Amino acid sequence: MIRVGVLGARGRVGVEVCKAVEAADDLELVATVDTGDPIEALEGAEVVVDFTHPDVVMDNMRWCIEHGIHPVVGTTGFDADRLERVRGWLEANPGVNALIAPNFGIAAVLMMHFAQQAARYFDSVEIVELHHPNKADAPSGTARRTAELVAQARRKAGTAPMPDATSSELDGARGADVDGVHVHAVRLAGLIAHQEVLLGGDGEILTIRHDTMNRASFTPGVLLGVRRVREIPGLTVGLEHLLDL
Ligand SMILES: NC(=O)C1=CN([C@@H]2O[C@H](COP(=O)(O)OP(=O)(O)OC[C@H]3O[C@@H](n4cnc5c(N)ncnc54)[C@H](OP(=O)(O)O)[C@@H]3O)[C@@H](O)[C@H]2O)C=CC1
Ligand SMILES: O=C(O)C1=N[C@H](C(=O)O)C[C@H](O)C1
Repeated sequence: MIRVGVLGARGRVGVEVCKAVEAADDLELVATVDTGDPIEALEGAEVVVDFTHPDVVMDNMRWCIEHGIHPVVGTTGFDADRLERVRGWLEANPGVNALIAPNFGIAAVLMMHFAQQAARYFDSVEIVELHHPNKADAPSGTARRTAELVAQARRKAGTAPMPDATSSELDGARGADVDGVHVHAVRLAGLIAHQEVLLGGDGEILTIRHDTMNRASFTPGVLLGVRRVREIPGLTVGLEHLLDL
C-alpha cells in the first residue's frame, strides 16, 4: 500500500482525487489537508498530491520535499524559475522525487503531444484555452506548456517565424506571447477546461481540440503519478514521461 496525502482536499479536483485514492486497492488515504488545516497532518504520507493554488504550491512542495515526501503536483503557475527552485530542494534532499503535470488528463496530454508533432508542418500556430471563471491563472498551465512544446518543435526544425502583419493593437488583442506562440484565454461561466490548438498553412487548417467534461477525468493520470513517482528520480515535468509516447 502507498500512503497518500492530499493537499487541497476540499477543492474541485481534490475531492475527486480523495475519492479515487480511497477506491484504489493499492493506495491508502492517510491525510487530507485544506485551508486552515495543519500541514503536519501529512507527516505519515509517502506521496502527497497537491491541487491547491499557485500562490501556495511552492511552500507546500518545499515542506513535502524537506519531510522526505514525494509530491505529485497538479497545481499550476510554474515557470522556469520555480522549476529551478524545486530542483534545488530535490538536490538538497536526495531520494525524494517530484512530479509536476500541468494536465493529468490523458486526452489532454495526447493533445499536447499531437500539437508538438504537428507544429513544424504549419506556417502559424496559435492556442485558445477556455476555462471556468474561478480559475486564478491565465493563461492556463496546459496552454503555457503546449506553447513551449510547440516552440521547441519549431526551433528544432528551423521553422520560419510565423506571419503576422499586426502593426497596431489594443492591449491583449493578440493574446499572451509564450515563447513566440500567441495564447488566448477565455473565462466563461459554464465551462470546465478546454483548449484548441490552431495550426494554419497554405489552404489548410488543422484544429486539435480537447474538452474536459468532468474533474474525475484527471484522476487516472494522478493515480499513475502516485504509483510511479517513487521510482522516477528528481523532477519530472509532464505526465507524458510516464505514458511511453
Ligand atoms: N494538472 C491538472 O490536471 C489540473 C490542474 N488544476 C489546477 O489545480 C489547482 C486547483 O484547482 P481547483 O481544484 O479547481 O481549485 P479549488 O479552488 O477548487 O481547490 C483548491 C483547494 O485548495 C485549498 N487551498 C488553498 N490554499 C491551501 C493551502 N495552503 N493548503 C491546503 N489547501 C489549500 C482551497 O481552499 P480555499 O478555497 O479555502 O482557499 C481549495 O479548497 C489550480 O492551480 C488548477 O489550475 C486543475 C485541474 C486539473
Ligand atoms: O484550473 C483548472 O480548472 C485547470 N487547470 C489546469 C491548467 O491550468 O491547465 C488544467 C486544466 O486545464 C484545468
